[in-house]
Amino acid sequence: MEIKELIQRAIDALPNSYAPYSNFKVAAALLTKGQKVYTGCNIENAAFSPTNCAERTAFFKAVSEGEREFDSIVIFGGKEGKITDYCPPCGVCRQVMMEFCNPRTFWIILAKSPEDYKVYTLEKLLPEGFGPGNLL
Ligand SMILES: O=c1ccn([C@H]2C[C@H](O)[C@@H](CO)O2)c(=O)[nH]1
Ligand SMILES: [Zn+2]
Repeated sequence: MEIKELIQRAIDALPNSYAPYSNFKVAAALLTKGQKVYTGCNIENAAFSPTNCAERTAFFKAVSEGEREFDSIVIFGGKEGKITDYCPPCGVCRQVMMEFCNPRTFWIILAKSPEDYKVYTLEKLLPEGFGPGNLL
């Protein structure tokens, strides 16, 4: 699948964002190595701390469906759903990615539009990360 197409899947998921407290709407589109796409949005909560980010929603949907091998994730969002900048993943989401992805080959794509995006490896955004291999 082309990056443009994966970005469009994230853009299409943005209206599902439930963000009545921050008004910061985020969507993600996670591509498996088998080329399946799982989308996610942020889901906020009146108690604040139960809030789930878009990236983790996408990962938890995929993992709960049995997926374990991931290629890349697109992240797309902004205040009131307007895109003024790239939206980087929070530290908690980077750690969740570290659980399931090879930091050298998993791509994190920060998108402003299907034509305007930046690509990072997980290793670049989470250097010296702690993962399942450290417990061996
Ligand atoms: O990469 C990010 C950054 C923030 N958020 C959400 C969490 C919260 O609902 C809102 C403001 O932090 O944006 C995400 O879903 N993903
Ligand atoms: Zn997060």
